[in-house]
Amino acid sequence: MPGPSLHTENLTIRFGGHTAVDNVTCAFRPGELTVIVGPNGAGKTTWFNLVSGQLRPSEGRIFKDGQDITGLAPSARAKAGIGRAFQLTNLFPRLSVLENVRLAVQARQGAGPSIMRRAAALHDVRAEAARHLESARLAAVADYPAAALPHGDQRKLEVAMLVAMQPDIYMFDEPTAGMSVDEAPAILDLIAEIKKDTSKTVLLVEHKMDVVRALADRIVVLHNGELVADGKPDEVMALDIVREIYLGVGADEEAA
Ligand SMILES: Nc1ncnc2c1ncn2[C@@H]1O[C@H](COP(=O)(O)OP(=O)(O)OP(=O)(O)O)[C@@H](O)[C@H]1O
Repeated sequence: MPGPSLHTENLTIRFGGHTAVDNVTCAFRPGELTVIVGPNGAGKTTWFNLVSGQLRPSEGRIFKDGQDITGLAPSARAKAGIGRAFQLTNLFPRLSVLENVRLAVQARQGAGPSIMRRAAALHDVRAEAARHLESARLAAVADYPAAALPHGDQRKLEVAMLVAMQPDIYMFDEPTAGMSVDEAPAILDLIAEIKKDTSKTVLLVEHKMDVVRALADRIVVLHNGELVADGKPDEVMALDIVREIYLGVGADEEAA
């Protein structure tokens, strides 16, 4: 089994007297899609913010491929291969859909002025961007401004841009939130496609049980900032604590 691509060690953050993430030690491997679940306010998004660098921990450390990245800024973590989808804040609304993905490809390549001057390289970048749009089923709207797309397509575009960055670790926080039932499957298909690449580690915060069941290799449960369960979906879902705190089903209730 490969070593962890990401792990957190005693990760803790306090806001005033409130401990939002409490001593979370957890490791994630390539080829594994982990869904992080827990009730509202459990600390899921805060844990994500600690990993992607939007927040600094009060205590504890974060490692990417064994390297301590706790002190790195979000941009340096992105360069180190941690890719997080940010609910549309990464889109350039006035640029075309293709241009958005092209910029993501160039950002990955660290494109400087020299590459901009080389027509052949530019052609390759465009061809790669077009391939990403094809996979995301956005080829038909390649020339539209990003702002003109319906919400579901904008979310797909964001995932296509993330894929273009080729991170080692993908982080999705409720990727289908605010989407219609018609729009959600396309995003889930894209995530399932990412998951097929066994060199990638995928982390997903999700409330919807159908999404959890469809995608999870493993489930981690946070409650009051603490990691209270971690294991295979069937095992974790069967735990009383998970049924009580997550599904709202008490053991007594079920027996009655
Ligand atoms: N910047 C902040 N300042 C103060 N408290 C915060 C801050 N960020 C988060 N919290 C608190 O930390 C706790 C965890 O919040 P978080 O958003 O991580 O939970 P969550 O599990 O993602 O919940 P949800 O499912 O509702 O998104 C909450 O009590 C929240 O109010």
